[in-house]
Amino acid sequence: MERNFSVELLLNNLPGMVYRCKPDANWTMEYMSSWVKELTGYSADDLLGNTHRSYAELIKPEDRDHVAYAVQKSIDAGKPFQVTYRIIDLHGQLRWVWEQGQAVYDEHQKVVALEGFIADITKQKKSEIALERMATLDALTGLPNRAFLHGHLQTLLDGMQHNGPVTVMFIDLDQFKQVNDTMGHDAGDRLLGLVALRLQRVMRPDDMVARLGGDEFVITAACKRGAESASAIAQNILSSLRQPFVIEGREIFISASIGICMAPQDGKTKDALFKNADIAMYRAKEAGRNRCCFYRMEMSETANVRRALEDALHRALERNEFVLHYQPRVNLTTMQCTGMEALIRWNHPELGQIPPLQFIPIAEECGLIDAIGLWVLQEACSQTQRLINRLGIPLRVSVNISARQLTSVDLVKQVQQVLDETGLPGDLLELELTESMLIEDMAASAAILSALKVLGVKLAVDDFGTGYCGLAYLQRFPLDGLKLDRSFVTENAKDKQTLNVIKAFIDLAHALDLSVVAEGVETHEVQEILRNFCCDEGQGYLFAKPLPCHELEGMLASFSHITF
Ligand SMILES: Nc1nc2c(ncn2[C@@H]2O[C@@H]3COP(=O)(O)O[C@H]4[C@@H](O)[C@H](n5cnc6c(=O)[nH]c(N)nc65)O[C@@H]4COP(=O)(O)O[C@H]3[C@H]2O)c(=O)[nH]1
Repeated sequence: MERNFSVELLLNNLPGMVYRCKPDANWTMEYMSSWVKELTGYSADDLLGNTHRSYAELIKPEDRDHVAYAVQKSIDAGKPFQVTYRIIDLHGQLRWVWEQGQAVYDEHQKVVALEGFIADITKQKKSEIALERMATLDALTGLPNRAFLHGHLQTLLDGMQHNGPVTVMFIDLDQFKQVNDTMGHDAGDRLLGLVALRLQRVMRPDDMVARLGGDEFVITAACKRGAESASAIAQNILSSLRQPFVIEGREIFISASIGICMAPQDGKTKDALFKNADIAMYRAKEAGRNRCCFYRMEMSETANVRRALEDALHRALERNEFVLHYQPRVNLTTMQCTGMEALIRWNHPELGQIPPLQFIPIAEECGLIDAIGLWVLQEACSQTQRLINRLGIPLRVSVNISARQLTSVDLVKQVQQVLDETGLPGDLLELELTESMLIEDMAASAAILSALKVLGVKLAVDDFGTGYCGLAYLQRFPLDGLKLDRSFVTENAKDKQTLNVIKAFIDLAHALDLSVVAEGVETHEVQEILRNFCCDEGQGYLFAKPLPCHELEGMLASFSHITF
């Protein structure tokens, strides 16, 4: 009696609960030390024999299978078990517990009971989780990082049967590089922090907003109503990001491209979902940015082709696969060749010649356009200077500049260096810029164009008439000319209204002291119309298609006065 009493005292003073229960489905308790109150909030009387509740009911439903499995495995192996799981106490609080137990056998090796010890490890577990969280947080934005996101998405996928479809969204900011380049990296970091806050505000607490790195964010959400809910979330994100951000007293406008992928239909694994959401995001970019795009299976095929082109593009420069063709420009009054436009061609070893409109956008997106653009500048200027030397006449070469090149602070330096190295006078180089790139950041474009003008370089707006066409921007930039887009000239020149528009454009340009080159002149009839409208120059198949440099040289040399 004396001995039993001291054992009981000892058990009740242990920092945890000692128990003995039946090996039934509810683990019906037969004995619980008094620590049960501390651990669960219930008294032993509430739980013994399942009077009010069974202990098993306190275990968090998601953890029950895992506990049952550990117990069964230990019985099968005849060894003690140790298991960590969560219970919900009398007050609804979640507690982490650690349990060690073992089966008790009768003389026939039948399990008659389970005995063990359960300790509350909530404090240790919380600090462990906090530490884990610190290792899985993105230091810049405080959002979960890639590692955390992977674990979280796996949990969502595991619970998909109960909780419904899961959505993964890839969000890429459209003008982030520009902010970094023009305002510096600190401002870029601040912007990412503010974007993170806005994304969190749009989402519900159960959804996850994570940052992958750079300007890429990922959202995971359980979307009970499938694509409909996902689309509503994406629209909310787009409109929240459309509001200006204020950094260093400046209002910054950005937008985002969002790729959406739904599990299970678009992929059942993390990797497949990430890949497909990324593919859809690229599609949103290609479709004009500032929008969302749902993944469709056909996109993977296109993405594979694109990836193969991107890989080949990385090697194309060093393998000398690019070449420039030149299309002559003709003075429509004297009919003399004044110069030519340099147009890049890519001779892919297996796919043959790939048109610029197919690979320039890829080069822009993967950052290769700077290197390719520099090569075009060098090649065009040195070949033109060589032609001038051989033919003894001045020729002006036009080079297309891509939107990304215009945002690079290196552009002016590069142009100066190329002119110095090749000896081409600045006024014999014309840079062609598009309307859309000029108006994207008017102040920055104006500064770069002014610096280029100091080098004597001519500046022209390409594809004029296809986009914004505001008088304000024409006056704001130090431009020399406009290139009338060939869609006006080639297809519609017979339509009376289009003719009026062409005439109006030419008159407008002349009023602003800008010269006009009409692209896409294919017939004598159009040539005559343009001459009557006092268009300065023409370019098109009527005079010549874009030609390799030696063919252009042969053609120009065969005309005594180089007249067309
Ligand atoms: N139907 C018709 N077409 C005509 C006629 N005359 C010329 N073309 C075509 O019109 C395009 C004129 O070039 P773009 O508007 O600057 O448009 C260029 C330019 O935006 C871009 N591109 C070409 N080379 C470069 C480059 O070196 N750098 C950059 N950034 N873009 C380039 O690719 C675009 C397409 O170039 P291409 O395929 O060479 O196509 C060229 C040319 O071959 C004609 O009479 N009728």
